[in-house]
Amino acid sequence: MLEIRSARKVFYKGQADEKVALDSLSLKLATGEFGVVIGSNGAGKSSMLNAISGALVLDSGQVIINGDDVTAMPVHKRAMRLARVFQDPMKGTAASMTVAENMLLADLRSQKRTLRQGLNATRLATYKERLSLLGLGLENRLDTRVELLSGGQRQSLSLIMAVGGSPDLLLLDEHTAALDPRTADIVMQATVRAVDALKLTTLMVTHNMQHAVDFGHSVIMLDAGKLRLEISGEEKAKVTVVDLIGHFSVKTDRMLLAS
Ligand SMILES: Nc1ncnc2c1ncn2[C@@H]1O[C@H](COP(=O)(O)OP(=O)(O)OP(=O)(O)O)[C@@H](O)[C@H]1O
Repeated sequence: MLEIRSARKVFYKGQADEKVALDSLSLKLATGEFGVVIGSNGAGKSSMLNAISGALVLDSGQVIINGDDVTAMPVHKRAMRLARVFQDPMKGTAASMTVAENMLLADLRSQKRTLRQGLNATRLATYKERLSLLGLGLENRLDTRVELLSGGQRQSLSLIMAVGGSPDLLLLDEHTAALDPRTADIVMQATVRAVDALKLTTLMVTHNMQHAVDFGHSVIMLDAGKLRLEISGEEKAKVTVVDLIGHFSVKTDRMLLAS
């Protein structure tokens, strides 16, 4: 469960270029819910994710994860409870290491250093099982160096590595934005398979309105640091790309082409 209560963040307060990034933003995400966050440039989406991860210190307001107020918790402590996948498929994995070695690295990150062990048979079997959740055949490529994988396979590997420690919350920060449309769709399918299988509470930021329509349980739209719209249930099942675009106060060229 995630709850954001009246989060406020102002950059350059009192100066001519003052920017209100989060303006009394409140939202709730139930355990197991997959929320898709949309909004125009500067709406506050990244600021919200940064406030959740602790990278951004709020001026006021609270972040509650599974009932615990983590607002004052330092980033490294919060990191044990959160998984985050970023836009750049090259950044979440180590290129010159194999798929299995990358999985081991992620494993060790979420455990005590004293538990350090090599790639034993038990671990390899677990990695195969986890990788098979993605539906991309990566479980048969454990010995392949990651630099030989496609961008989509690599981003999907980042995702499965990020969620290995059973996080309370998965944050997807435009994780398909740097991929071509077909690859982005493949990564989204892999994402949904992993999120469903592991029952992860997930918040995904995207500029792709088709993905906002096709995936997730709810659509959360931010505008000027505020919650502008929340759609879930039957309403979410019926919503179209044109409906969503209609709620944007500023429309980009890409949106106008899609509508
Ligand atoms: N580190 C910062 N310093 C100054 N202003 C910032 C900083 N981070 C964000 N802002 C400002 O806060 C507002 C919200 O920005 P934010 O990056 O959260 O929006 P966003 O919805 O993620 O936009 P985009 O879709 O372009 O990534 C913007 O006006 C932005 O210029």
